[in-house]
Amino acid sequence: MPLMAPPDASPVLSDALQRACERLARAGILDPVVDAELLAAHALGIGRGQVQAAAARGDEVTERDAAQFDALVQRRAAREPLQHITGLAPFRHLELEVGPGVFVPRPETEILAQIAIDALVASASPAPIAVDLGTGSAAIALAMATEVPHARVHAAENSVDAFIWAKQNAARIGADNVRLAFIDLADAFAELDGTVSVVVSNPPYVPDAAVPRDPEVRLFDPPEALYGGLDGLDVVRTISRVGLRLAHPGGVLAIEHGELQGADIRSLLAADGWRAAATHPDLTHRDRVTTAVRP
Ligand SMILES: C[S@@+](CC[C@H](N)C(=O)[O-])C[C@H]1O[C@@H](n2cnc3c(N)ncnc32)[C@H](O)[C@@H]1O
Repeated sequence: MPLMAPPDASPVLSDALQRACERLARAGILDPVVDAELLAAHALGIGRGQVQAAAARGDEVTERDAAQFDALVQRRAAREPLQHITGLAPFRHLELEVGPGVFVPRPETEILAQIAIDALVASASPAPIAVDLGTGSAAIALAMATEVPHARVHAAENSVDAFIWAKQNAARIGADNVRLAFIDLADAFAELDGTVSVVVSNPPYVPDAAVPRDPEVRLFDPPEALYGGLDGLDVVRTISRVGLRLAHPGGVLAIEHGELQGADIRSLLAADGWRAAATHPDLTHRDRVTTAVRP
C-alpha cells in the first residue's frame, strides 16, 4: 500500500464540462451545455467544435485553464450575460463587441435587419439611404452597410456608453458607408428629410412596470435600451413622426416590438398617416416587427 497519495492528475475537460453544466443548470441557465462549451472555448482560446472534439477524446487541460474556465462559469452562474463574458455577440454574419452599457443584440433582431436589408435591396435608387434609430452596438446599421454595400447608412444613438461600443464595432468591421451620430433620435438627420428609403429601429419598448424576468436583461441591459414609458410605446411614437419626416414617398419604416404590441403600433402608424402597416412574426411565431410605407 503506497504511503503517499499519487500526484494529482490533470483535470479532464469532459469532467469539467459536466460539472459546469450542472452548476449552470442549477443557476437556471436555459441551455447549460451550449453555454458551458462556449465558455470552455473562450477559456481555452479555441472554437466550440474543438472543445467538443477534445472532450470526446478525453483530453486533459492545464490547472490554469481549468481555473480560468471555472471563473467564467462562476460569472455565468451569477447570470452575467454570456456575451459580456466572452465580449462578443454574433449578429447575422457579424461578430460585435459588447459589454456593460450596451444592449446585447438578439437573434430576433436579425429578422428586423433582414426586412430592412430586403427593402434596401428592392429600392430603385443606386445609392439608397437607410437610417437606424437607437443603434446600440450598431448591429442593424452594420448589417445593412455590409450586406448592402451600395447603401449609405446613418445611425443615431444618445447613450454615451452605447455610442462608444458602436464606434468600436464600426472601426472593427471597417464599413465606410456608415455614419454614426451621437444624437437624440427625435432630432436625427434633418439634412436627410424626404430622402430616406428605409427607417429601421429596435427601440426601447418594454412598459415601465413590466420588469423583465431574466436577470441578464434586468441587471445587465441598460435601462434606456429597455423601457419605453407606460405602455412601452413612447419611443415608437417619436419614431413614427421622425420616420415620416425622413422617408421619401414609398420609403419603408420597420420597427421591432413586443409580441403583444403589433395591433397598437399598426393603429398609431395608420393614425400618423403611414399606409400598409403590417406585422411580421419572428422564428418563434411571435409578432416581432411592424412595417409601414410612407404615402
Ligand atoms: C433595444 S436597444 C437596440 C440597440 C440595437 N439597435 C440592437 O438592435 O441591438 C435601443 C437603443 O436605443 C437607444 N435609445 C433610446 N432612446 C434613444 C433616443 N431618444 N435617441 C437615441 N437613441 C436612443 C438606447 O440607448 C439603445 O441603445
